[in-house]
Amino acid sequence: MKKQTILFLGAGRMAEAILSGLLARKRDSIEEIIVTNRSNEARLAELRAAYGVTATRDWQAQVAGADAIVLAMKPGQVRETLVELAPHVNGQFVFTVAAGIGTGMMEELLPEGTPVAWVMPNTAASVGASVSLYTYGKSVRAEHRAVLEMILDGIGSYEECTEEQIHQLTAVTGSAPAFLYRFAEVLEETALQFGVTKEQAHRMIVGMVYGSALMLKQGDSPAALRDQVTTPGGATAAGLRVMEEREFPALIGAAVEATNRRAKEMAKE
Ligand SMILES: NC(=O)C1=CN([C@@H]2O[C@H](COP(=O)(O)OP(=O)(O)OC[C@H]3O[C@@H](n4cnc5c(N)ncnc54)[C@H](OP(=O)(O)O)[C@@H]3O)[C@@H](O)[C@H]2O)C=CC1
Ligand SMILES: O=C(O)[C@@H]1CCC=N1
Repeated sequence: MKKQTILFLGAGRMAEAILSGLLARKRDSIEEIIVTNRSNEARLAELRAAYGVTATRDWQAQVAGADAIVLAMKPGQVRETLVELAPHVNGQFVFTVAAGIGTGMMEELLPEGTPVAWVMPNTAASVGASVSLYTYGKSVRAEHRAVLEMILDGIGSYEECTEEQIHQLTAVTGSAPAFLYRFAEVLEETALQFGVTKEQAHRMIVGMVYGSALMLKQGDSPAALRDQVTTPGGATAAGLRVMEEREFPALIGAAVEATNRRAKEMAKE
């Protein structure tokens, strides 16, 4: 595969997570990374200084030389961007990470035969640990698959899904890190009530989450691992009972549903 020139339209948190992960792990496969946004000059300067990427406002001039174009703006801005992008596209591989978008809108608005994909990554891309879900449009060939797999490999692990699955799993892999961070935040606040310092509370919770993730990664099911912690008739069982009484599964289900509903809504704004 030739070294790739990748143009990011959108220079926010997700664009940074992806490009920083890529530069750390796939530098040999990258010719150039170009970033742009609509208004925030300071942000472009920050990315240029931090990663040595090309940052420009004149993105239209960069399309011809790009191999891949990543749409990394909010979902509601994707349609307008595709309309602006369409006259400049001539066979480049275009993909978006925007929630709720899918490949249909991209194929409708870009020239016939443009290879497109939809990716749902998460911010752990910046440490090479995103779980990225992806699906392809109709005109994607082996060479485009190889490029996307190189990029996704650079930012973590990846799973090919159907478009509908990505809509339904956006909460589970894209947004759930925020759910987990909220859980960690509440536990840290709880620890603080008992007189430890902020740093101690942080270390304890990070250690607990990290150790639990390592145990999960070894392959036992969450249920089996939970069972190991839960001494029959013991302390953990009392805590878990409260979680069940307060309908923890229903709570998570409702959060997932609200997230996915909002993702679909945003795409139409
Ligand atoms: N954050 C996350 O964990 C995840 C986010 N995503 C998706 O990634 C996308 C970006 O999210 P996130 O990075 O969090 O959002 P941010 O608000 O951090 O970034 C959005 C970026 O897009 C720029 N932008 C807006 N409109 C345009 C345009 N027309 N052309 C070029 N750039 C534009 C903004 O800059 P300016 O205002 O200066 O134009 C900004 O740099 C969203 O669609 C989201 O659904 C997907 C998975 C996870
Ligand atoms: O909050 C959002 O809209 C995006 C989608 C997935 C994660 N963040």
